[in-house]
Amino acid sequence: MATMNKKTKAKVVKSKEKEKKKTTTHDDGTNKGDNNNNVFASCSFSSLGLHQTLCDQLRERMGFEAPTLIQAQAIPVVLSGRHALVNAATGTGKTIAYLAPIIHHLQSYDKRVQRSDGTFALVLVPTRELCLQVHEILQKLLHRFHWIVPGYIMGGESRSKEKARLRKGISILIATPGRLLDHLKNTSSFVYTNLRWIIFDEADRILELGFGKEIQEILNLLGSMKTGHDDQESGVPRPSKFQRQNLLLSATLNEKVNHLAKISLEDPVMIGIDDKIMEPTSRIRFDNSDCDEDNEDTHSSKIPAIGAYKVPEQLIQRYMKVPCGSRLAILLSILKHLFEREPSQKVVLFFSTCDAVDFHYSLITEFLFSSYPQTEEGNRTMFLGCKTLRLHGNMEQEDRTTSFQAFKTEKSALLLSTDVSARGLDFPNVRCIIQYDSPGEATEYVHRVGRTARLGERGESLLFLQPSEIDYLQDLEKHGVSLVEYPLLKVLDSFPLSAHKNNIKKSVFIDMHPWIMCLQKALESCISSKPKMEELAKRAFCSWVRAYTAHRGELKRIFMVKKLHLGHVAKSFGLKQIPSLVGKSFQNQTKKRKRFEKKNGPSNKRKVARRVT
Ligand SMILES: Nc1ncnc2c1ncn2[C@@H]1O[C@H](COP(=O)(O)OP(=O)(O)OP(=O)(O)O)[C@@H](O)[C@H]1O
Repeated sequence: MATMNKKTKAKVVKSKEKEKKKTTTHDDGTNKGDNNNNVFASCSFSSLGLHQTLCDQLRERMGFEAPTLIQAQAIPVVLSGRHALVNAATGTGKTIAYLAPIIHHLQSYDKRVQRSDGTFALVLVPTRELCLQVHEILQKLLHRFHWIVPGYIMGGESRSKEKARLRKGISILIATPGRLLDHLKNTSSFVYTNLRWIIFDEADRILELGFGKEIQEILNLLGSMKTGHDDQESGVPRPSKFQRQNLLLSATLNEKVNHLAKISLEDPVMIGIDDKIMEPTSRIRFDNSDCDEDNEDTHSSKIPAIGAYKVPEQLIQRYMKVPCGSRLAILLSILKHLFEREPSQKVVLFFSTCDAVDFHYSLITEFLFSSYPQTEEGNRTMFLGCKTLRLHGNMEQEDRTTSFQAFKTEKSALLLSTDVSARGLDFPNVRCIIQYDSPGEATEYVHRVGRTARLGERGESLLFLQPSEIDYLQDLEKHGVSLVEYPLLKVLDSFPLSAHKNNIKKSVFIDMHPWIMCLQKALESCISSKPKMEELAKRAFCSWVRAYTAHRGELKRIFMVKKLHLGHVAKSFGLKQIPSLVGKSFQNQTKKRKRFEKKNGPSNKRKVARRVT
């Protein structure tokens, strides 16, 4: 560089700028980044061994010209019949990586598969929305193979209708674990004697949600069944070496999956797993209980240990240090800034509890504002003009599905959600992820931010941290995730404060910033004037504090409830006073926990809190 003349230097700068532009601006209005080389393989689907009709379907109906890198690695392995553990960043196309080879095999049977043959492939997923999503992709893939029947069963749906569908026969079944177990035990017409594939999509999450016991039972029920099926008679060929083929997939495979891998995978192929992070199977069990030292497992297979998680390279990850009492005003300011900067975009906002989603949803959709304090109610305008949706586990199933589908198709919207949206959901063109309540485990951070920057698209994420929580950044760093600070003051300074034009003093303290003070006042008066909203705020406050106390392990040191100033927490819900923590919502939560424990045995707080997300 030292010997570079001025002209050459200018050229380098120009080409660097061009490079930068390539990943940010797009003529067609989409937000695809041009880092295709990091995402797509330089081969075709047919070169991987997939049937031509399926390749045509992938290209013509789904618009997939070439396989992604993980598909190019995984498809030949799945086609070969080997068990596999697949680890790849979020949004890299893992769903097709397992569905396409299954369809390839099923369509090739000499005697066409029939509904009366029952289920050949079972895909287990942690959430209902993911169940619907995988089913939708499957339907598209099967468009030219009408004799292979897709179907799903999941909590919240009518059991009797599901029974009828199972009786008719479903060739590829997508299921949530609880409902699957229910049908395995109680639906005698459910035929699974031909079952050849079991896939655990988001395997680690299925276990984290406390489904370990169910999974064990499911595997027992499926594994101990007698096929009693004569292959020649049925015309259904069986893989010669591997009767069953099981696959585990996630962007964050970690020790929690060890036990599942050990009992369900036979000599698995590791895909996307770095040798450096391999270690012999450890002794962690499904239920997270301590293992008996005497029964130490000596199984020799190797599976991934804790290591760096893969986050999309083009994702811009930021954090913001926010004083507790100003959290709400800052959140709304950031949202306003984002939607004013780019009115047509999609943003997902994560909270730790269902109550927090409900309160913020009600506030965002009703809050009127003017920066002139004396303005009459009628002359105020909506603070945020964007379309707002919500999604969490306490909503009626119908409303959940409506929100989920609406956010998929909307061009511009804000989705308020719990971690129910964190895993696997593929909302097109999400530009920004905001984690208002921190996610806890680093795995959840990775999956939440993974709802943007999918398949090479650009995307950004923003994590809210209170000053006392800043060590969380080190925890993320341990997993190879690093964040840069968001220029908060600069954004706050950009808001016009007409009423205070002449006497604005710039403040370096965020909570003393005139814009924040003015907004906080307006928020508090809006909330106190609407009894329903105030009730939601109180409820959200209580469940937020409870969720905060439920952090586990190392994170307890960072998220310490003792360090919280409850008055400031109340302020962050727009409340002028601290509500009683022993209210109605606490009683409801206790009842819910008791019901859960009665059904599933004693469980720790975090598990229960997280299961209803
Ligand atoms: N070969 C391909 N070409 C173009 N698009 C693809 C291809 N394969 C998958 N996609 C699209 O990429 C997106 C991400 O795929 P998918 O949801 O399967 O990712 P994932 O790796 O399972 O993500 P997550 O870890 O978040 O669950 C989807 O919109 C899917 O339709």
